Amino acid sequence: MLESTSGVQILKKYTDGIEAASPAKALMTKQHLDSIAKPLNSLGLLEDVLVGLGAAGCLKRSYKKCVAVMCADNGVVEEGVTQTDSSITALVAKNMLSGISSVCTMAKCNGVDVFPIDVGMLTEIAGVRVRKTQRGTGNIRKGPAMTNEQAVSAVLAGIDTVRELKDKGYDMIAAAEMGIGNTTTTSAVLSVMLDIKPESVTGRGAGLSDTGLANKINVIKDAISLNKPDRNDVLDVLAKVGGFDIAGMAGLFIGGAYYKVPVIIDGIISSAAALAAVQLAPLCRDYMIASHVSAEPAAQAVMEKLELKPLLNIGMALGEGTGAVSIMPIIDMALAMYYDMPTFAEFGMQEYKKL
Ligand SMILES: O=C(O)c1ccc[n+]([C@@H]2O[C@H](COP(=O)([O-])O)[C@@H](O)[C@H]2O)c1
Ligand SMILES: Cc1cc2nc[nH]c2cc1C
Repeated sequence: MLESTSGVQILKKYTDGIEAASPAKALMTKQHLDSIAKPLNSLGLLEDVLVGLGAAGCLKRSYKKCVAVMCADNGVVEEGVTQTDSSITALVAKNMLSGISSVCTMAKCNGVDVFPIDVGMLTEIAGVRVRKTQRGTGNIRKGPAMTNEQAVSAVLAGIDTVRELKDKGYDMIAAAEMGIGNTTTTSAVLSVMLDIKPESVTGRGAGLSDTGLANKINVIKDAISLNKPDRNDVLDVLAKVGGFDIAGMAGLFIGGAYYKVPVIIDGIISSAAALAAVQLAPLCRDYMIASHVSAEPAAQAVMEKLELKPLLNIGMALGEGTGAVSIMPIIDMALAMYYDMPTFAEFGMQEYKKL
């Protein structure tokens, strides 16, 4: 008798199917960088990005780029942890369709497309792709955000989003989110995964007063002591104190690695999702590009744990993919140098002596 395939089994197919980056291809990319007529190592972290793309087998002259925005609502909003309410999630998702949200105005400057995806919004917006099992999560101060099956389902939704976008010709994706309340769930997830106390990983999100911040920290402490997430089981952490937005983005990173599409990490919520993805599938780190250090307090610690060096540190903390979009033109310029510049050999000159 055929047994139905569980979500976990399907997820395993993807996590097991990721190809490791190639050290030989990394070396070839670095050798080309060293052969072009510029000072050695002079592109700094951009050389790491190019070498990483080369190692992953994803390096090309230009990319068709987009932002996948995982939109979801978070039940913890009822604890007064944000300045606004869940209606803003729907409003911004709607503004993404008409091209007037923050990330859309930035993306337009660079010819980048933006796709909002409803992985758990309270309200459906006509025109926004729906991929959810539930409207909004539970309030993590009162119980789990979702079931384990729902967490897996949101991760799978993210993976399949990459397949859809790849079918449309996109070959570089920013992993982004929109979800009022998600800096609370993110801080809870990071407190558990990094084993750092809530007060050290919690910030003001979309703008909280000192009193608001103190309440947010208490809510996170309560949520962790009530739900008791197991830090060695990332799906347990996501289900108990996470959100559909974080789980959906974790799927984007795994899908990117599986389908060989580089995925750019955005702000703190996206970074937490990247960390969750790496715990589920360590090799997916090879397909990630870190854009910036969010102004939220845990940002640097997550990057250190991921062993990634973000290109920008300019105090951004907006989300929606704005930080990820900010590095796209910088990557384009580095690619132009890599592919268009003459080599020393083309001038009839010797390469570096490696003194
Ligand atoms: O990406 C970040 O680093 C970031 C930092 C602070 C806030 N945000 C955005 O603000 C929203 C969450 O803020 P909050 O205060 O409602 O938890 C959510 O929609 C995020 O996109 C994003
Ligand atoms: C207005 C607004 C826009 C956002 N974009 C991402 N998070 C956001 C939070 C708020 C409050």
